[in-house]
Amino acid sequence: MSLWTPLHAQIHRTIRARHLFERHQNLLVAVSGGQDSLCLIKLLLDLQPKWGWNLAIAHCDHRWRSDSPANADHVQNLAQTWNIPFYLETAINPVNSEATARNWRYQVLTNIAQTYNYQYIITGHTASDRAETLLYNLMRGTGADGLQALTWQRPMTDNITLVRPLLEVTRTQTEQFCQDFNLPIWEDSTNQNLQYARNRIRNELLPYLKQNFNPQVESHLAQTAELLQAEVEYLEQTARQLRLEASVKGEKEDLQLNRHLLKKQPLALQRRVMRQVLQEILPDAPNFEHIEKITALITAPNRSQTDPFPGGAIAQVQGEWICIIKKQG
Ligand SMILES: Nc1ncnc2c1ncn2[C@@H]1O[C@H](COP(=O)(O)OP(=O)(O)OP(=O)(O)O)[C@@H](O)[C@H]1O
Repeated sequence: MSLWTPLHAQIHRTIRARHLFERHQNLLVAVSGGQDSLCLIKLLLDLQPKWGWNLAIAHCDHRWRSDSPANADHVQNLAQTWNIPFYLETAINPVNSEATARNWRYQVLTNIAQTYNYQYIITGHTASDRAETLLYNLMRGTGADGLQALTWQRPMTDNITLVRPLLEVTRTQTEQFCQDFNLPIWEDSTNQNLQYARNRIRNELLPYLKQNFNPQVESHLAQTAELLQAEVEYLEQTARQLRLEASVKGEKEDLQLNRHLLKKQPLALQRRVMRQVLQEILPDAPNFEHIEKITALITAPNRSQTDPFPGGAIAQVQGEWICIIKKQG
């Protein structure tokens, strides 16, 4: 196997073209031991001489499988073989749900990066993960924002960024790569557990779609997520600008929005402005009905008002203005 494969070249180009990271930076690579993160660390190790990065591996032991200590040892041995620093965090109490595991993991990775001065946390999410997340969110019911499905970069703190360089690589490719380089994959038994919706999408729905509709379905779904991401970013940015122009602070710190200005804007932007406003005043994320109720006030007769939102605030039309009146006391 030649040391430099088309996948090496692709990732090298992706990192450069998307400015994922620059030369000589400190990268903390999150390695579970599965095929995606093994492929990721091997690629970064091979690219390292060209970029001069300082690489390290972090592993999180959730203690939710009996073989998790052996899994952690396995990853530690790999780090030793490659002669790079290894950081392990073991959960004090076994983590028992997917969502808790994820939150705990990101917290742990951020803490390690902060303590040991890594600017980047890198994960092995692939185009296949992106396709699964897109389908999952689509079925749960979500606006375009949920359909962006995994972004290339996400700030974790002011100076730590999460980066996912494999978003254009499919799981079939990472598997092939691990085989080509004889990388010892640690099989995660919970990946076969069909109780988890994500695993059913991966093991049942996507193979069905591939076989019966389009063999390229994964890449196509991932590309859709990519297009949506850029569009959502643009719309959010434009809505932020419009919100600034349309809003003034009223009496007692209440917010007022100019209906005249908002009326001239497309519905997509009106909704986004309203969602941003509600995100600031509601205790939880606003839902579709909340956003529709307040958006309707842009064209409603004078003195119209909404019933109280969660947390007690109401919105009311006062001539040219929509006034958001927070609950008193
Ligand atoms: N136990 C672990 N230790 C370190 N890194 C991990 C661990 N599990 C997962 N990761 C990192 O997260 C990436 C995605 O893993 P996986 O798809 O299993 O997680 P997920 O729960 O779907 O994550 P997300 O919610 O971020 O999509 C892996 O490629 C790896 O980089």
